[in-house]
Order: sequence, then C-alpha cells, then structure tokens
Amino acid sequence: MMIKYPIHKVAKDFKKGSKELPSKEVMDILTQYGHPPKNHMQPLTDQELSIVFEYLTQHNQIDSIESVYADVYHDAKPAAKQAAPAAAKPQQAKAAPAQQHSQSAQSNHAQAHNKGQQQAPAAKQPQQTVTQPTSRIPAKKVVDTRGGGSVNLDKYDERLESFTSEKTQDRGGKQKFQGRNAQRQRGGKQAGSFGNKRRQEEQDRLRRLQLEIAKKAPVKVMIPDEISVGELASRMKKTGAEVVKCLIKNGVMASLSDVIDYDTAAIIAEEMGCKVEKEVVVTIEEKLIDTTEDKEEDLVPRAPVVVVMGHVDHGKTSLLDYIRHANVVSGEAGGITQHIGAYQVNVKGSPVTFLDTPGHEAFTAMRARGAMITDVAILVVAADDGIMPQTVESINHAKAAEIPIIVAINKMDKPTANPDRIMQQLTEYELVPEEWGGDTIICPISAKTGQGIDNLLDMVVLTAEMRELKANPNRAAHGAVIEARLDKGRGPVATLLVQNGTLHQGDVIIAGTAVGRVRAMTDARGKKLAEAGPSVPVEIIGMGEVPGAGDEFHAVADERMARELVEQRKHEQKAAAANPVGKVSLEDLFSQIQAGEMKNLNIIVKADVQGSAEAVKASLEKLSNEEVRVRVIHCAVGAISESDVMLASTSGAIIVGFNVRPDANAKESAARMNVDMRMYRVIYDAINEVETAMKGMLTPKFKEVDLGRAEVRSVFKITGVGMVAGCYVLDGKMQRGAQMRLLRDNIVIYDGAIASLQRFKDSVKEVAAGYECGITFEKFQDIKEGDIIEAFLMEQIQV
Ligand SMILES: Nc1nc2c(ncn2[C@@H]2O[C@H](COP(=O)(O)OP(=O)(O)OP(=O)(O)O)[C@@H](O)[C@H]2O)c(=O)[nH]1
Repeated sequence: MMIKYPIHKVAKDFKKGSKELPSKEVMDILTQYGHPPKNHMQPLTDQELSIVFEYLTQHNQIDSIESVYADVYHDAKPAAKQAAPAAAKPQQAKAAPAQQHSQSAQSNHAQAHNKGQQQAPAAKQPQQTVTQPTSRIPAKKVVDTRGGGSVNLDKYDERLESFTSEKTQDRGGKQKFQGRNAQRQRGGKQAGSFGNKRRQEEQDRLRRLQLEIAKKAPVKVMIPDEISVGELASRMKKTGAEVVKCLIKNGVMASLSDVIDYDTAAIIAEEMGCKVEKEVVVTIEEKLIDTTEDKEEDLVPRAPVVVVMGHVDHGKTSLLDYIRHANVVSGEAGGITQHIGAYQVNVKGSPVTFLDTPGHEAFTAMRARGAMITDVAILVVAADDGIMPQTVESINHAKAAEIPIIVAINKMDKPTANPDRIMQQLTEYELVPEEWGGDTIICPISAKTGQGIDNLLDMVVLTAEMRELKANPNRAAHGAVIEARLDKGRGPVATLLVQNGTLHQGDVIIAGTAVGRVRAMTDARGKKLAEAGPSVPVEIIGMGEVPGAGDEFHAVADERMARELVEQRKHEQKAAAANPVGKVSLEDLFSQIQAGEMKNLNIIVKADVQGSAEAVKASLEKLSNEEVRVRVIHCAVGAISESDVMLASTSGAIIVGFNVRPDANAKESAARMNVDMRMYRVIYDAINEVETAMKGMLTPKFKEVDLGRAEVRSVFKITGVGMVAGCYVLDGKMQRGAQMRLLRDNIVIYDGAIASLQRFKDSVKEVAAGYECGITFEKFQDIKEGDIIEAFLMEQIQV
C-alpha cells in the first residue's frame, strides 16, 4: 500500500536541532540504499519510509530505552494527544511492517550502501561511523532521538512504540523475527488481518512494558510530618484503596481521612514503589526568626550577666544596692537611679551586667520559662549566720543551671563574723574554697562598708573571662524579657536583656505573645539609647501588650508576619493549656530509659527532718545502675514549695516528699507544669517504687483524687466518741468514709479515714466548702487547732 508521504514532508518532520532536515539528505539516504527518488515531491513507499526512518534513528541514538519510556510514561497524555492527528495514523499503522522491510532493504542494498556511505554527509554523526548501517535495530540502542532533543518526532510516537514493542520481541530470537518477516512477505490480505491482531498484541505488550518501566522509575513523593491517607494516595498517584490495603498489611488500620505520621507514610510509600522525600514545612517562626549559628569570626566578647542569690537577710539587696549606687569603679557620674530589673557597671573597663532582682525565685522563674540568661551566680552568705535552707536551694539552682558560683561571705564588718565556719559548711555542698585546694572562689565582703566588693567584682570579671563569653553584635537582636509591667502613661514597659545581636530603636520585636515596635529605649541611668548590643539591659516602650518575664524576644523584619506568629502562639498556648505535655514521671520512666532519653534521673527530696531527708537521698542514689544515674539535685527539710516545683520543672526532676506535703501554690504549679510529686511515709516505699519504676515494673493501680481541705478551728471531747475536730471546709468537700491525712505545718501527722462527719447534730454524707462540720478519725485523738485535713479518694487506674 502506498503512503502519501512525500520526501519534503518527511524531511520537515525530522528536525535537526532547531532546523528542518534538508530534503536532499532524505534523498541521499534513499539513493544510498538503492531507492533513488525522482524529486522531493515523490511520496515514499512503506519500505522507503522504513529505510529513512531506520537510518535516521540509527544515527541519532539515545543512551537507554528506559529513559525514553520513562518520558513516554510521564508525558503520556500530551504525547497521546499530539499523536492523534489523523494524517499520522496510516503511517503509524505501517510502522511494524516498515521495520521488517528494512532488513531486506538493507541486505539487498548492502553494496550500494558500502559504496555510498561516504556520499551521505548529512547522516554523519561525530561519534559514529556509517560503515555499518546494520541490518536491524540493535536491541538496546534505540529508537527515538527525542532524548537528544534534535529531532521532532512527535508524529511518530506510535510508530516508535510499535518499533519498540517489536524490539521487545527481538529478545525472542532472530528466527521468530524472520518467521514473521517471511509471513509478511507471503503478503496478502490475510497478512493484513494478522497484522491488526498482532498490532493489538504489541500495543498490549507495550502498555505492560510501560507500566513496568513506570514502576522502575519511581514516583517521587514529598511527605510532611503528618499526612492524611487520601492525600498520600493522591501524591503517590495511587488509589485510596491501594494505600489503605497496604496500611492494613502493615498493621495500621486507617481510613482515607485518617492522618498518619511521616514514618508510617514513608514505609507505605516505599513499599508502594515510590521515592520518598521529606517535605520540610517552614513555619512562620523559622521564616521570621533567624536562628543561624554565628561564625567564629563574627563573635566578639560580651559582658557577663550576673545573678545574686542567697538566704533571706543575708544581704543580697544591700550588695546590689551598693554596686548600683556606689558604681564603685566606674567613676561615672550620676549612678544608677532607676530600678529596671537589671543594670550594667564597669569594672576597670570591663562591663558587667547584674540582674537587679535578688533571689533565686526570679532566676528560677526565668529558667522555668526557658530563659538561660545568667553566666555567673554570686552566692551571698552572711558571715554571722551560715548556710541556711535558701542558701542550699540557691546552690542547687545554680548547679542545675550549670553556672559557676562565686561565694560572697557578707557582713564581714560584724564582730561575730566567722568565715571559716562558712567555708567549712560550704565543703558539704561540694563548694571547696580555692585556698583549701578546691575551685570555688570565696570573697569576704561587707555590703555595708564596701569592703572586698572591688575584689568580688574582679573575680566576677575573671570568672567571666574564663568562660570566654561571646556574641555577635551584627545581627538582629535576640534576648529575654527581664521585667514587664503596664505603665499608666506609657503603656506596656519591658526591660529586655539583649543576649545576641543589637537592638535598635524602631525595631519590630516579638516577645512571647506580644509584638510591637521599639519606640524608645533607656538604660538604668535613665539615659536614652539608640541601640543596645549584647548583654545590655534596656527598658523599652512600644509593645502592644505586656510580655511575660522570662519570655524570649526577637527583633524581626516583618511586622505583619510577627503578628501572625503571635496569633499562632496564642492558639498553641490555649491548646497546650488544655493538654499539658508530659515531663518525667515514674510511670513513663522505664520507657524513657529504654528509649535512651534518660541518663540521669533527677530527684528532689523534701522530708520532715534532716535525718530522713539524708536517708532517703542516700538510699535513692544507691539505686543508680549502668543505664541510669539517680541524682538527688536538691534535698531539704520542709514542705514542698513552689520553688521546688520550678526546680523540678526546669531540671526534669521528680519530687519525692517524705512525711511532707506540697503547699497550695506548689500543688497548683505542679499540676500546671506537670511535675510528678510522690509522697511517702515509709522510706522503703519510696525506694521500692523508684526501683520498680526503673525496672519498668511499676504498675500503678490507684491514684489519689483530691476531695478537699478543711481547717481545724476548735477541738472538743465528747464522751464515748473521743476527740472531735470542729472544722471549716476551705475548698472542695469533706466526705464520710473518705481517706484523709492530717497536716500540721504541711507535715503529715496522721493518715487514715474520716470516721464520722457531723453538721450540728446530724450525721451527714458530705459537707461542702464554706461550711463548718465536726469530724472524727479512726484511731486518732491528737488533733490540734490549725491542723489541716486533706480528704481524698483512691481511684483505681485502668492499666
Ligand atoms: N553589718 C552589716 N549588715 C548588713 C550587711 N549587708 C546587709 N546587712 C543588713 O542585713 C539586713 C538584710 O539585708 P538585705 O540586703 O535586705 O538582705 P537580703 O538578702 O536582700 O534580704 P531579702 O531581700 O529579705 O531576701 C539589712 O538590715 C542590712 O542592713 C553587711 O555587710 N554588714
């Protein structure tokens, strides 16, 4: 059958680079193979077309067939559309026979070819010699030149596909090929109908091949941290059912709308033949806040930030005041007049920043909020007093924050001062003075006379130098909010400590959930500043609302985005309040140990007497094994306070109370911060529970559910009944039969059950808050006015 496909059209359809192929080149090929055409208008026969086609494809080879089919697969739709023009169809239909003919054409005209090979300059390719216009297309070199982009063969898509499908058969052997060829040559209509059938088969085979190749060329899927099953399916170009099936196979029962995590999704995607890439979702925070590490060469030394801690009345405020007012070594006029929460002084040319809020509460409150702002702690101990409970707390807080401690033995002007005794006591807390061979700097001072304060400041500078504190002033400011309040005239006022970068007037800052522009900046001397570098504390106005003390602040470039981030943070805060995150608890201790997250189990021990505190501490520390070291980071006598809870929260510790109870604030903070508090009355129970928890054998069966608290206001004796506590219910309710414990100064005096509950003369089941009642206890008579009764129920926990 003749095809009306003239030479010039063929030449036009074969592009060479961006140019059309000259008709002459096509004519040359035909001449070379013994079919000299009359002119460029001559329509080509099937056979001639095959020769041209094969010659061109032979001389424009691509690297691998897979790449061609991968393209075909990916561009399946557009390719199909482009292949549609009706004019192309007859030629495509002839594609298979054309190839078959090519063999005979080539063998018939081998001679002609050999002679004419040098006459085909257009067909020459630099990497190929034309000496072997091979008799058939080699199995692995093929077909399409689209890979090289030099020939536009869109029109021949289907033809090429047919060729390739034949090529897949070629692997079956030459004989088969020849057999088919012979059959074809036998010719006739019969062959035509066979041809149709065969073409169908070939197309089917091609489709299968394409599918296979598509599988080999995996779809790349981007998977975020979480993804719904439906979305995953669509990204993998699979059906939802397929994905659900694969999930079930992997033991995950999920429907299309369920959200699965990255790990699960990645396993499924890989199993389904996809190439997985993690989709990194950039949050507003990441976009807005520059968290890149500073390069060493950008860093310059910065002033140390110092906190003053110690027991009540040991002279913290006096020391800070002395430094602030005398401004001893700075020689600057004026002195510091305002209290803004922090100030900076010069010590022989070296600036030192002091947090002007004495005590560890403020310090711990900031740490609890994640602000690590201090570099050095000055521990003030009164020379005439000694180490007191808050001194110990301060030591433990500073140790937990891993900052060096300089001890200032204060009140040295007093005749009763006994620094040696204090140094002796300090050794018990691993603070061994330098003069005794340790590494703790001890400075005897008097905040009243100023004695030794120069030396103390020198030591601070020295300690800071050892730490090589550095920052990069040439970047957007970042730091912490030291104090914040609402001023009637000026609006929100905040003291910021710049920790890195430089804060400029006019900067947009975001601190916690507050955002605003720095309208004005002043230092502790009331001096206006245009900018503040690292370790410089400044008071600023211009925030939209009052930020929280301890909040981190960042200077940012985009105010609109900062406002968006604030909204997001507010939303997250709400969600977090509703669903507090777990910290350390005995229940999940074992899993944390196993997951390698837990190397140290930090414990805070509070007990009723020093002896038991020490005993509990020693016994707990003995539980350390190769995997976990049990560290008692704070051990003291007295009720569990809010400060203990904060320390626990910041150090990831659990609190063990031995014969003591938390006070109301501590209880509330522990619930808020999710700190695990365990109360025991027998040392053995405490040891046993921590030990079993470490072994993962803790099976809590009961938990306490608080009912309420009542205060004993009077005690009277009723014959036949015994001592009756006349009580006022402070909160919650009292309930007959409930468990109770009797506290005296937050020390547990007795625990048992409420035996009877009376309202006037009536025996009642429960009494609510705000009412008075009479309570008797089983087997306990030693009730005193002011005692507190805590009522609770033991509720079974479903394990
Ligand atoms: N003699 C003498 N008295 C001092 C010295 N330092 C402080 N004091 C006195 O000790 C008392 C307590 O001093 P503060 O500076 O208020 O002590 P603090 O540690 O800040 O106390 P709180 O703020 O209550 O925690 C005051 O009456 C001071 O006058 C000192 O070096 N020598």
